[in-house]
Amino acid sequence: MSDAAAMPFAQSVRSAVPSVLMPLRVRDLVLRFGEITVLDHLSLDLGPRGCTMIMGPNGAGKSLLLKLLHGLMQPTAGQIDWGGQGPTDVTARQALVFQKPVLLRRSVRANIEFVLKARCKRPGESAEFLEHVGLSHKADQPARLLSGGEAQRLSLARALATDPEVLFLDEPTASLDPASVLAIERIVSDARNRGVRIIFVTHDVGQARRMADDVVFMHRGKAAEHSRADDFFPDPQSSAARDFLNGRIVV
Ligand SMILES: Nc1ncnc2c1ncn2[C@@H]1O[C@H](COP(=O)(O)OP(=O)(O)OP(=O)(O)O)[C@@H](O)[C@H]1O
Repeated sequence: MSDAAAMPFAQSVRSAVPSVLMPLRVRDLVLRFGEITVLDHLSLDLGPRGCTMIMGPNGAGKSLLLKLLHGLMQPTAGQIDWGGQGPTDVTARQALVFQKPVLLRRSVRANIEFVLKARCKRPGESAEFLEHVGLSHKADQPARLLSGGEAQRLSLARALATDPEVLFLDEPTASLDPASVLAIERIVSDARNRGVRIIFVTHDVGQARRMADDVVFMHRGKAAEHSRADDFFPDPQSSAARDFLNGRIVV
């Protein structure tokens, strides 16, 4: 990893003005696949700022919740209200980073330029995004030759190049080494501090403690608990969250 990772942006990609998408209000969200209910009357309110960490055991419905919030899937029932905005506007103002980086088979620089062009921005701005994530020295290399950590930093830079008001992250550091994890966290924290609303799924309790302003703990398709990080970690209210934090298997 280069020390240049997460250099502060000269350009203000987002100012600290709250997004028009916030607050988020979710009511009685249900998602079924045939007879199987995976999200079960989930309700949630998220305020205008900060980093919300979504935690919970395997299969709790975390990834599906992100996809529904981002408009990639439709719920079986229930409401998702992003500040009263229409669905097209909502998805365009958001970006999603997956655990496995999704990159174009082009150069590192071209991956950023493609996004900038789609957003009618100057391709020359790609240099700033690459510097921000510590990849200036790899700009002309094919993206497919990047290491896992580098590819995820490029994936994050692509997401930031869309100038999102809300950034979803679905276990973006699950397969990265500790230095790469911290590099990603610094980039995400910087975005948060510039006013991007972060919604971040992780299994990593240490990461959640470092990053969270608030925590949503999901269990069996519901938001079992939603609290400020300062309250959640020392004193989780649900037995499932207590077991999870203590490393016990939660079913
Ligand atoms: N297309 C589908 N048909 C049936 N069940 C599905 C489908 N997609 C997902 N599921 C189920 O929905 C449940 C929730 O999936 P989801 O990927 O949201 O879990 P998760 O909380 O992100 O889990 P993990 O921590 O393991 O990534 C899982 O039990 C999964 O098997």
